[in-house]
Amino acid sequence: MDVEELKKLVAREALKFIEDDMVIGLGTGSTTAYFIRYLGQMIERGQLEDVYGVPTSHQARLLALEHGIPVVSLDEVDAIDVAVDGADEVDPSLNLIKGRGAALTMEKIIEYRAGTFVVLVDEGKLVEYLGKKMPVPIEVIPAAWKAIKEELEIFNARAELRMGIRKDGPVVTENGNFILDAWFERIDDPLDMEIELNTIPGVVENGIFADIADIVLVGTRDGVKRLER
Ligand SMILES: O=C(CO)[C@H](O)[C@H](O)COP(=O)(O)O
Repeated sequence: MDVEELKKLVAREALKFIEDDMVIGLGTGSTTAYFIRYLGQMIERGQLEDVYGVPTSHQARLLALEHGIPVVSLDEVDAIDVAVDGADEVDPSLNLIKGRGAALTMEKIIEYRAGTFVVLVDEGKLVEYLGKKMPVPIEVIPAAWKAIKEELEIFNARAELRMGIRKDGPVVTENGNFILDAWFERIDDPLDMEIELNTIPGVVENGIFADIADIVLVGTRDGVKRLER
């Protein structure tokens, strides 16, 4: 089974968490894209009713509309029942690094508030400690990017301004900000680091999601493994 098949496997498994009358946080990325597609198919077949999606990005919103999922914004709902999203790294305590898609701020806003946050990954994303393979994306106010990049050296992190592909210059987030990708040696205390990074003036949000995931569905060659906090 290749990685795409593993993504489809966990995306199908995540449907088991969805029931009629639910408000669902719709994550960003290629794995969640499969989930959104399958969710739309269930609605089309009449297997789910009165389900609404709260998108975490333009990508999620466009996909939801394409697949017939009614979309609402966060300020139109009283609660989010379940949120489903991918991740870039997952440690043994189910702390995450997210934000390869530069949508980390809205993802965290929505997923923090979800009754149940379900994370979809393939087994290659399980790591012994955060920072092992991936940088921590940090959304910053554009005027502050260089000062913050220098301040990150205090945390022994080497940061790069994320540049656009098929766009000249830096990536600009949906909130009009820049992304610094910060490479750490290793992150031993994710919750502490998440809080610390957000105290730097000019940081809008960072991609460490400590103590937020409730369930991680891991796609493996032997099927879906379910991890719970
Ligand atoms: O955090 C994200 C976007 O901001 C994604 O959920 C994360 O990067 C995983 O993406 P994919 O499922 O494509 O591997």
